[in-house]
Amino acid sequence: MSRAQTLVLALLVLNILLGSVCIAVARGDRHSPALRYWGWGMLVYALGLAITQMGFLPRSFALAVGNSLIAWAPVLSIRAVVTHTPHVLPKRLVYAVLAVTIAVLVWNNFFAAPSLALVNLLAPSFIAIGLFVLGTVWLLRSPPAEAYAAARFLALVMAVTIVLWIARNAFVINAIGGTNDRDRVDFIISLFAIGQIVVAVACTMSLFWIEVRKMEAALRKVAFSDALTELPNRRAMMERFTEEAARATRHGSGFALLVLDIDHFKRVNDQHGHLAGDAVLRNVAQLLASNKRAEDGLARIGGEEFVLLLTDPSGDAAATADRLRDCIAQSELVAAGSRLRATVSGGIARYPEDGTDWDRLFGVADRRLYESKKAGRDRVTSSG
Ligand SMILES: Nc1nc2c(ncn2[C@@H]2O[C@H](COP(=O)(O)OP(=O)(O)OP(=O)(O)O)[C@@H](O)[C@H]2O)c(=O)[nH]1
Repeated sequence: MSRAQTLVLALLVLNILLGSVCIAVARGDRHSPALRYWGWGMLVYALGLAITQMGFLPRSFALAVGNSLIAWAPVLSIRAVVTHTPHVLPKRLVYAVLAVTIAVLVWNNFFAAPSLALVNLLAPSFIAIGLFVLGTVWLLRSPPAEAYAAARFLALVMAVTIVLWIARNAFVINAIGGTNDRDRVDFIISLFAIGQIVVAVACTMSLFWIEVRKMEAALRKVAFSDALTELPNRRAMMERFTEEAARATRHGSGFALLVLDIDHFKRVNDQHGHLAGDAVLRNVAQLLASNKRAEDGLARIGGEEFVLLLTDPSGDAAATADRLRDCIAQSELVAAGSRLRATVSGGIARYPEDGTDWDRLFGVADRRLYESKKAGRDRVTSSG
């Protein structure tokens, strides 16, 4: 077995292994189209390589079919990359270029006399280079926000792949010219195979890296947000509280914690059903989210209880709380076909005057909230 054949065999086995792993992972719960397309791209590439090396097949057939598959592989690979961007592959154009490439390969191997090694080596690389340039540019221009670093790394590896192919083509044209010199072809194929092994591993790893980052972001969303209202949950609010407390201590400033609770919410559920109750919760969440300041924190921390972290140290937290309370009281809430009105009661605690840790501060705000409830509801208590 020649040096080139050994390295091509290694590349082939590696592509089968990595491709199979990608497809197996994509078939799991993750349902990743990127890994699926990438995996198939690697398998198609491996099959193409294998066919070009099969001595028992008629040479013209092996080279035409094998190289056509090699030309098709980057179409699948770039479909994989593009799923991580908002772009869509111009399929008609891509398949037209692929058809031209296949036609050139068929002509070269079946009808041109003699068939040229140069055409077999060069033809599939044009579509690969074009698509990889497109994929790299799109990935750099609109990387997925959750996997910015991984996407940039993938783009870098793809850029290296493009340089590798261009260098290979220049080398092929220079070294082989129009001849069929097997030794030179072997040497160039060996070098290219080593480069391909490196970039195949690096690209696959970066695609897995992107998947891991996206999965982390999805898990974080589940862990830190409330499924019903899509607001941050208690865990997210406590994290925000810790950050805000550190900032306030550093700057010698303060902030306020406002706890709001919907009044007689049990009645809404009892009289209109739990779906109506859920709709009221979503309505209240939406009203609070759209009427609070952008920099203030908001979370649903339990059943019908919301917490706002009011960050403006010079602002009047009681006035802000009253404005939010009034906004809810004045709004008609659409809930499961019924038009309802809801009121909220609230309690305010101030950092650092009422406490410097979550339990203490929340405890004070909660106590004041129950004072509001006792005093007749639809009000906010800020001291006492
Ligand atoms: N629909 C719906 N109801 C919920 C949800 N979480 C909690 N609840 C209900 O919220 C109600 C809270 O009732 P209570 O704690 O008695 O309070 P309330 O009726 O609002 O009375 P006050 O707080 O004293 O004004 C209960 O009936 C819970 O079942 C939810 O996610 N969806």
